[in-house]
Amino acid sequence: QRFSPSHLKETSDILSFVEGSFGNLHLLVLRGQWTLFQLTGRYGNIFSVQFGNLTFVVVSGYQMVREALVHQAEIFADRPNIPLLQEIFRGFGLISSNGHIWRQQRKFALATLKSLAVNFEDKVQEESRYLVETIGEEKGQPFDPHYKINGAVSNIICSITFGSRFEYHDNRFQELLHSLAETLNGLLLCFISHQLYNSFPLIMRWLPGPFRKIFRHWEKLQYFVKGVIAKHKEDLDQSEAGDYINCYLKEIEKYKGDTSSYFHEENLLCSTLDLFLTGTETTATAIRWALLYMAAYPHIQEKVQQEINAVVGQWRQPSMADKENMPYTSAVLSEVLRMGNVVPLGVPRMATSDTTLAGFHLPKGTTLMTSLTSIMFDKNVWETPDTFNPEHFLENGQYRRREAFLPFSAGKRACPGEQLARTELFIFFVALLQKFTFQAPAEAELSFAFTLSLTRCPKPFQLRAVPRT
Ligand code: HEM
Repeated sequence: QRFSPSHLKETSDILSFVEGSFGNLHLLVLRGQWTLFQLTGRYGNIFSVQFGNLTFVVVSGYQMVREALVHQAEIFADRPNIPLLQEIFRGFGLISSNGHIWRQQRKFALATLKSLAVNFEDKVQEESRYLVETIGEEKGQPFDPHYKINGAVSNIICSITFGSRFEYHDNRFQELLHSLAETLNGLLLCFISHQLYNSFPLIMRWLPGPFRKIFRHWEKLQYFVKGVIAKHKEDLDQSEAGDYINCYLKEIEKYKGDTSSYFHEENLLCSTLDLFLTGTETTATAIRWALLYMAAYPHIQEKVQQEINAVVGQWRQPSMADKENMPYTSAVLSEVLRMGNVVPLGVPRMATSDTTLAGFHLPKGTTLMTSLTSIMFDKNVWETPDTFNPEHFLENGQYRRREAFLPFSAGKRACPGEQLARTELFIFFVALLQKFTFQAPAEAELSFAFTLSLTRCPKPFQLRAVPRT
């Protein structure tokens, strides 16, 4: 059976999906994602959206997403082939490469992150001391935690990839963070806009093309990382592993002269930038959601602090070993990932061959979006899907694993940074709540309003970090 999306074309839903889109491409992406989620309720767990020549299939619900990503793991292992992204990444790196290049880079990334993982905890603990110190400087007055949190999280990727960190107020660092955020935001736009180019070349030529910005930011990021790589090459000490770039340079040496190897500097540059791109905004956004929820639900924050008092105390540095004795805090963090829904549509995949999903024929090359949103808010799974409720992850006072909880996606391209992200979330969160109580500024009402791109971020907000002693 060939799946036809024609029924959608006639609905007012699709009109609202495209409404306003010609004038502002952002609207299509930002509003579109939410509309897709709403469409699931009406059209079921698999439907396609067609807009001019742009067609993509959206799968929803735990079973259907699992069927695609786990049971048909090989078939949906690729990313869509997007000319605009090709111009940027040139098919290299981790996140948008395919085939042999991707397999080799991913295997190396997983093995290297694992070998460096022994130091993750130390690095996060060290960074959490800087974070606590800089937040303490706010002296309980209202401030926007965005730039300090993003700085701390990005410093972890800096330490892992090139072995050093930045001061939060360093202008070069802030520029780097800005370029990272802009590039990540532009990615989803790229996934969609290249097809719009094919469909509406005349209209597209008239548009200012916000995605063009990402070329500029990408240039800046490349320039920065190239400088770091050059410095590493000068100092490369063959006997010491050290950081990701050093490990990679040694791999290049190892495969020198092997024409089938893709370990070269282009791939090193792109893989490093991919770790920055994927590792900063996602984790930092989750931590910002966590602080916002704590300020909004003081009784939950108080219970977390009671657990911290009982297990870690007020002075000892928290460690990952504490986690198993802290089921309530672990449940709160899982609930933050569920409600925060940081990567709502996953990252697009592409069918590497013809296949069938729920009886529908999907030809080779079909772009697939996996609605992680539909899983996080599935009313058949979660007792109170729309309410922040840590009890979702608790049973008789113990942490309860939930099968239908996939914030890091699943299958061949599932997030390789999960362990690092979980370490950061736990240690930063516990270190902050050990020292501060987060509150809304006087007279201000906290809002869960968000902006959507590849990630789902809370709109800028202010909090007070009131010292606990
Ligand atoms: C709360 C934090 C994070 C969340 C929610 C998250 C979520 C995700 C999701 C949903 C995907 C898409 C997987 C797919 O295609 O099915 C992904 C991919 C990826 N993530 Fe994460 N991530 C987080 C943190 C990190 C960190 C810290 C790193 C870096 C160490 C990282 C590195 C990557 C990479 C490289 C990919 C692309 C993998 C590939 O294409 O093979 N992520 N992540």
